[in-house]
Amino acid sequence: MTINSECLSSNAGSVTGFPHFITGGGRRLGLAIIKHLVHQGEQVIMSYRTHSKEVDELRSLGVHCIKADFTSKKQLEKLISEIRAEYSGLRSIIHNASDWASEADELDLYRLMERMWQVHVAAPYQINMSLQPLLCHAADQIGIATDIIHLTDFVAEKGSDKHIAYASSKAGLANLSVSFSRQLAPKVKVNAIAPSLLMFQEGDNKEYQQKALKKSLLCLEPGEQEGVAAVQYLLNSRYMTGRTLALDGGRHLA
Ligand SMILES: NC(=O)C1=CN([C@@H]2O[C@H](COP(=O)(O)OP(=O)(O)OC[C@H]3O[C@@H](n4cnc5c(N)ncnc54)[C@H](OP(=O)(O)O)[C@@H]3O)[C@@H](O)[C@H]2O)C=CC1
Ligand SMILES: Nc1nc2c(c(=O)[nH]1)N=C([C@H](O)[C@@H](O)CO)CN2
Repeated sequence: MTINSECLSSNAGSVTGFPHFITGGGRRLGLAIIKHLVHQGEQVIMSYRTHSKEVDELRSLGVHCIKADFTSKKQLEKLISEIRAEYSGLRSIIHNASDWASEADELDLYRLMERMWQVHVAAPYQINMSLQPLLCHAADQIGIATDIIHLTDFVAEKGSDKHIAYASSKAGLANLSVSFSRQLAPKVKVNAIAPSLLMFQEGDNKEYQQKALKKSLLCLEPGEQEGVAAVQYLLNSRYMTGRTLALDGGRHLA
């Protein structure tokens, strides 16, 4: 790796001239991370599955928005080709896209498991394998390690009786973090963020909310900014790789 001593002393989260790429950025946490990065003066590429007014708003802020449903191999390959054709380097890849499906809502369990592993494991794997030269190139140019961040889940470690396929695929994603951290060091840091409750879904009733809040020691719905702060921490860090930041209010002790 080419080391530039001037860059080494600077803040790794500052503007580098290379864009961040975040998946599933059209709403909630993904959207909040993008807005935060844009506010910092960073360039951002994002993927979205469903078009919305938020996507138009991001475009008007200069964000490069690309439509891709990760259950489609063709759409995933098109997304990757477009990024490779237009950019020489990437400051980070943030794997946020996720489908929180439950066995209770699916008749075809084979297809459920396949979808969970496609969205949470196969797509991030293809993206990391295909775009790693861009992360390495940016690291060489700016003299600091670039980043891959995987949004996993508390249940990747503990399991979930209502989201069995989802939890297993988030465990697969957590495992990608450790393999890619080995493969890509020292040019690329690879870490995971494992939240438990960050935000309720619209329509979650009071009874469900109270039950979910009681699962952690801190009994909080912390909101999307807790996730944004964790992403910024990892981008700033020069010494953390192959690790998981647990954002769970002490749920492991409750
Ligand atoms: N919210 C929470 O409390 C928790 C969140 N997490 C994790 O944090 C991350 C962000 O959470 P949150 O903001 O709530 O996530 P959401 O479920 O609200 O949004 C996820 C995004 O992923 C996109 N997505 C879903 N399926 C696909 C697909 N097949 N192809 C491409 N994109 C897809 C969605 O697109 P569309 O707009 O089309 O639906 C959406 O933009 C996720 O990885 C989640 O698993 C973990 C634990 C708790
Ligand atoms: N992709 C998503 N994953 C998860 C969500 C979500 O809304 N989208 N929500 C949760 C819950 O907050 C849960 O932890 C408590 O209700 C988990 N994963």
